[in-house]
Amino acid sequence: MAVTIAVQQWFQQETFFNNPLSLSLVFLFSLFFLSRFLRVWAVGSKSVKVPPSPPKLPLIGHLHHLGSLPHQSLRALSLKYGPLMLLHLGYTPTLVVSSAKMGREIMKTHDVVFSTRPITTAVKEFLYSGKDVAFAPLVITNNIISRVALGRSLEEKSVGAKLTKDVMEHFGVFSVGDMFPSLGWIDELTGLKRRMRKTSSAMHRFLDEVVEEHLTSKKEGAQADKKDLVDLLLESEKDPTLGVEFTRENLRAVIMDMFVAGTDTTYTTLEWAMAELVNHPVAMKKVQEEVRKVIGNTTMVNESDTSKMDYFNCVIKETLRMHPALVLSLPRVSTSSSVIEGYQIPDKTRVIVNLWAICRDPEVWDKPNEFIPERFMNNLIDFRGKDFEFIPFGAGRRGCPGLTFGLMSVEAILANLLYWFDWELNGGATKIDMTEAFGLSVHLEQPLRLVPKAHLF
Ligand code: HEM
Repeated sequence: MAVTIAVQQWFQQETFFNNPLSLSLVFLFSLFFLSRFLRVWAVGSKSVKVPPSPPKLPLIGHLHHLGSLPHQSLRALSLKYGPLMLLHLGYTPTLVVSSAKMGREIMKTHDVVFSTRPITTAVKEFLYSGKDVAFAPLVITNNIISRVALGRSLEEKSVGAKLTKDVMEHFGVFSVGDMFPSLGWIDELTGLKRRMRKTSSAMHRFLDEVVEEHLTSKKEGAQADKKDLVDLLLESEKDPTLGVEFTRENLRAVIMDMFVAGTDTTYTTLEWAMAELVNHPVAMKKVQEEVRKVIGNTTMVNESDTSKMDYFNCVIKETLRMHPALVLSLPRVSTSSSVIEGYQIPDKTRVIVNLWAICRDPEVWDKPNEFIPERFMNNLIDFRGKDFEFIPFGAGRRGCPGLTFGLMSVEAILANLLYWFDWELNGGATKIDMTEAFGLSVHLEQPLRLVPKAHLF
């Protein structure tokens, strides 16, 4: 009884409840506890759904599911767990997207949330932590790439080609530090970081040489109409209208992007096109007849010629569909939480779009694993990022800025190869083995070896 009276007296005192400061504190505390309660309740009541995941192992999560050809393993998993699947690659939550519909959600509807790239170990070592295009904030992509018109070519040097290959290999490697940020030191122990640093310094030395050559030829008064990408980038270094600071590190990293993102993808696409054609002699005959008819005796293939070659363009489309050079999009990372198809996707989730799986989705493509260029005849579906069932160049803000240049290069080289030569398999083989080898771009496991025979016109 004494206690009740004491409590009543305490409540009646003016000092606490009549004091505005005390009331605000009570209000804030109530708000805090209410929000905590609602969060726990929402999770408990399953109103917040997370995308489905396969069972995971302690520590490594789902890493063991990746296998030697991750695009294929991820597709197999998506058939079971759905087109929006959450994997834990080590400690890194990664959303895997495997259908056109979900691709549209990520690359169009929620593009703003998903247009940042994560800074991985390879990006730190090779691209000065993202001073390039591919891993930089978008403002640089827009300003530089459109400014420098990718239609200019870089000077070809065999040392550059070798380094490009090495760099591509490093970008295709899953490093321990990327999966388990607190265990990054293991990459030092395994020698991965040392190898990356070695290739990275060799690449930077090579790029400095290229820049020096350009600066020298500029001093010596090279013709203004002979400007290439590097000249244009050098001009960007001093351009105040660019809107962002563009340093020598940016310049090296952007040239590296061009080598890495531009050369291997183009070469891989050509290799797959030739391999498919040699394995499909009827298609080869048909496309060569068309190319030779359109080019006639002019001997030089130009852009207006290739636009007249309907079947040739179908062959390129079918190659890009079956063998998108980047089978998995470059990784993205969410910058805020969002809800996709009813699933809660938290901030800082990595996202990989399985371009290969989308381009071979049996729901969309008839006989998806067969090379049938005819499927594109009188078919308006296009790869420029509008039709999400066919996105070999990605789509949205982070779609490939080199699409036009890459495509023009593939068209020009392929048309010449088909026009001038007839192609035979090497050493009595009857078919090319189409087994894939994984890397940042997926190529043939056995390098393509064909014998060219000059065509008799
Ligand atoms: C057949 C040739 C090519 C194919 C199939 C291809 C494909 C792709 C794909 C799939 C992406 C990732 C898109 C995404 O993550 O959503 C990409 C990004 C990129 N590509 Fe290409 N590409 C090709 C040629 C080129 C060329 C020739 C260049 C430059 C000269 C280039 C420069 C880039 C750059 C800089 C990015 C990163 C863009 C960004 O993150 O904002 N690509 N490419």
